Amino acid sequence: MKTIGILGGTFNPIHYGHLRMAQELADDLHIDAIHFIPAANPPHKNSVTISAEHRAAMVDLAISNNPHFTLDVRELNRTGTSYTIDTLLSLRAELGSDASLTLFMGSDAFTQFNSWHRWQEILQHCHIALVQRPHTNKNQTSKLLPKILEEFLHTHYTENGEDLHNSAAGYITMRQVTALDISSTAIREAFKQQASTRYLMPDSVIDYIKTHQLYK
Ligand SMILES: Nc1ncnc2c1ncn2[C@@H]1O[C@H](COP(=O)(O)OP(=O)(O)OP(=O)(O)O)[C@@H](O)[C@H]1O
Ligand SMILES: O=C(O)c1ccc[n+]([C@@H]2O[C@H](COP(=O)([O-])O)[C@@H](O)[C@H]2O)c1
Repeated sequence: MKTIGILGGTFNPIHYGHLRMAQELADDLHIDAIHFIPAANPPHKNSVTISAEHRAAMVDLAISNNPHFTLDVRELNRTGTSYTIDTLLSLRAELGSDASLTLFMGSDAFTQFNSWHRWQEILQHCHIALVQRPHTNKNQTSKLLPKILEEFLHTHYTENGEDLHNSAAGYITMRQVTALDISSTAIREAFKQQASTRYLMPDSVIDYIKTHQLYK
């Protein structure tokens, strides 16, 4: 079965937390192709001042040396809010119903999952692989979840990565990846303070930000 990983994000900007998480999940779950999908109009972030084109260009630079990583601009080609359900439906229309799709997500994003547009339909089209962001563990994540999500997680949970390989959609798993305490917020702040961001993100992305005078 064809296996595809999806990492959606605002990528404002992309950093090694994103890249390392995608690499480790791909290795762990034996996924060959990872689509990095920048959100043109992220549903839960309404003050993104950097254009989607700049954010996508930075993703492109960051992943250019990895043949398993692809920049997928389908959300830039749509108008309106970039809902994940629409992205999944569009991927399914291309890939058919028997490819295995896995949405990669930080545990922080999952705590609000029940507020996502048509969230209860999402697992019909993909699996979800959750990773802990630093300073949280599985028990803490579960405690942070509203009851409805706790039940949802429990109903669909599997520890076995093979389950995701052998079916097209429907499972949630939680995986360990190297905890890198890097966030786009901290990086934007560092640029504002003219502090170094070296080794938090690829040099090519730092150069792009400087050339285009982003995050001043
Ligand atoms: N350091 C990290 N380790 C693991 N997952 C991460 C990390 N940073 C971001 N993610 C996950 O990547 C996805 C996209 O994240 P996003 O582009 O919003 O980055 P961010 O660093 O969380 O941004 P911001 O600080 O602006 O909120 C989300 O699912 C998020 O949880
Ligand atoms: O579809 C939704 O309602 C929805 C709500 C919040 C976040 N998302 C998606 O989750 C991904 C990570 O979002 P963010 O805001 O943490 O960068 C990104 O692809 C968003 O489009 C999607």
